[in-house]
Amino acid sequence: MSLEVYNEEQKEAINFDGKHLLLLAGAGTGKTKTIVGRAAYLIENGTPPEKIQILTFTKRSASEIVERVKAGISGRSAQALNGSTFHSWCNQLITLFPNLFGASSYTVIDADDQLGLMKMACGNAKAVYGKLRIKPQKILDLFSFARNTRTNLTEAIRVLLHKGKDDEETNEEIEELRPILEIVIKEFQKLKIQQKYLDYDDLLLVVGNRLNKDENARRILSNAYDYILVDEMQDTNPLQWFLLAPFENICKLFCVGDDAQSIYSFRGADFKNVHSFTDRVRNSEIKKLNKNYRSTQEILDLSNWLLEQSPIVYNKKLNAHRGPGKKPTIVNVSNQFEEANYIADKILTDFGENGKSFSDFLILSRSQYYTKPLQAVFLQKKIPYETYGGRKFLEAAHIKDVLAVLRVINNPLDQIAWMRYLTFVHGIGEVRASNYLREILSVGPDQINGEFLESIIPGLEGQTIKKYYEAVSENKHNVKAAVKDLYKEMELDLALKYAKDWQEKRKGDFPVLEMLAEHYSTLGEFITEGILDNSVGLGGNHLLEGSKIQTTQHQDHVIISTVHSAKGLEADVCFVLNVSPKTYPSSYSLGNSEEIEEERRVLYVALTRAKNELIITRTTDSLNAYKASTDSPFASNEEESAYFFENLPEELVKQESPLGQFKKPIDATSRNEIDLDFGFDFS
Ligand SMILES: Nc1ncnc2c1ncn2[C@@H]1O[C@H](COP(=O)(O)OP(=O)(O)OP(=O)(O)O)[C@@H](O)[C@H]1O
Repeated sequence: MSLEVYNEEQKEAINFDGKHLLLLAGAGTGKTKTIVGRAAYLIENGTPPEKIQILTFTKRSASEIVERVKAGISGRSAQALNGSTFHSWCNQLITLFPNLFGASSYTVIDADDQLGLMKMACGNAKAVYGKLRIKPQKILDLFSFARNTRTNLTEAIRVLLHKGKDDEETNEEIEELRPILEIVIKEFQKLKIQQKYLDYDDLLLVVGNRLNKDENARRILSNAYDYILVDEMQDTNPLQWFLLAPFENICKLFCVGDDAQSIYSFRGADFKNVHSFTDRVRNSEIKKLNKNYRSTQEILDLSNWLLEQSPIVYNKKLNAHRGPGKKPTIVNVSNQFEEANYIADKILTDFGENGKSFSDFLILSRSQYYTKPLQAVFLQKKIPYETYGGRKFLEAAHIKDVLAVLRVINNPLDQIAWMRYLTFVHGIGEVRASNYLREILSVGPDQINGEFLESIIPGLEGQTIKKYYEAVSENKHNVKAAVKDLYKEMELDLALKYAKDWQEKRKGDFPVLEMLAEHYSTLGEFITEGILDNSVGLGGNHLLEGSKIQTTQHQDHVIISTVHSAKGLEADVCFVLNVSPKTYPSSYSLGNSEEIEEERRVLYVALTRAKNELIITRTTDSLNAYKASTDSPFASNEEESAYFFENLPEELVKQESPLGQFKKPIDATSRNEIDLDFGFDFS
């Protein structure tokens, strides 16, 4: 029996015996806990664990759920339970069913590679692309937005480039742009297919298309799955709905979500979708959870107040099962170093005197970039930490150099990887590399080997290319050995290329790469799984977002996370950084009420992570500037001066500043005439 304790509503959801269920509930009400309970219940009642698929937004939360289920079930009976992100799941399906999806020999490419390929496509379509004033990255954004929202190109252009405007002038501009974009995007798609690449969206589409169109495919999968459990349903976008839709007839869906925590509209998610669940999914029901078990009432009062200020009605008022506690604190700081020192000192005091662990602290920020000064202070004061969100481990330049060699051996048509591999070698520039590439691609993949490469590339360069190639090709079936031998060959050149920060920053990544490689049996799996879901822990320690390996020596560490990567996290003490004007809401969103409301939900997610202490920082400079601008007779319209904490009732929070209690001194109630005299006697 499971170790977890559930309330009646949770038990009802866990034991649900209808077909499909949506559990719609507020922050901290136990949605994730209920998924854990549901999976354990199903396994204990005879569902084979491999027939249950858990889908989450990050690999980290997938592993956490799976580990919790395993911990609650005795023996090894839950070992085969699988939890993954949508992308990684689709990738697994493609690998598990090579015939069904026909895509097993493809290489998955990341955002950088996509951009490289789009640039090539723009180059190939020069005749028309030359007329455009639109960057390749923007074209990728349009393409991806249209696919994820499943709208047409016209609408994608309208939303992304014209803020949704629908008038004659806009329509004319769109009509001019659309056919040119069509040519460029088709060229991009052609290049992808030629070189056997799949981008992230393709993974979902390949699986979704097949399952929606092909009854036999649905039959095959219905033998593989009995239940799909989906976390964070409010953030699924139309492409993910498209993927899930056929599962209505394949197995049973159990979805949990909270409309007030929807923060992914830039990926096409629309929280209103969860409201139409019962219309979209036949034989489905909705259940709710009401009690918040995470936070004390004061933390929820502030969170509730924030949502109540929204024009959107969420019908949410969280009540703390745990009762009252400490009031949230707003700390007004004069700059980021003062903020960082305040946080570090508080952590060290609590750690030393109050018996807390480092893992009791969670620090939330809009961006990882903002936390750099904080990280510097943590390093100086020796506070162990890890970061969530930000650039992925396998996307760092020095790692991509090494992966490029693995990639061409895995897929000899991978031109992006060939170019990176060839130009990595000192003395080979883009032009020479593309000439060699033409020769390489003119022979059959079977003829490509170290000898061949040396024969077409003269001199020392050819020898180096051969050495790299053979380090991997000789270890094709042992990924760890391939990485190890290849790194041995490349080490000197890598150190030279990245001389500036090789010792301090980059060198230490390679033992991690080797350890990571150990978990994969084929090059293809390693490359793809790796780029889909890994993340880097800064501060000298690297971690992979999943629980596959953790290389940090400190199991006990503070987490510094972006709010977007903090879904599902919780901690005893939570710092929410820089809740200042122009940051909440971000100045980019001003003027667009939908974006402002999404920003509000971002802050709501951040506030509701705290269990006992919620500490919010903001800068006095930004407050003063904001006050000056709103007091000014030239103040623009109300929306532009929006700041979420503008009318915050005083009783909801306590305010302080690191230099002492922040409290305005009390002034006389009426203004006196100035009393100024000479200050001396003229005699
Ligand atoms: N019945 C319960 N008894 C005791 N504690 C509970 C119960 N249900 C949930 N909790 C605790 O409440 C906290 C929040 O639970 P959980 O993370 O599952 O909520 P959630 O709805 O997924 O939250 P969010 O959407 O905000 O991430 C956890 O610490 C969990 O252990």
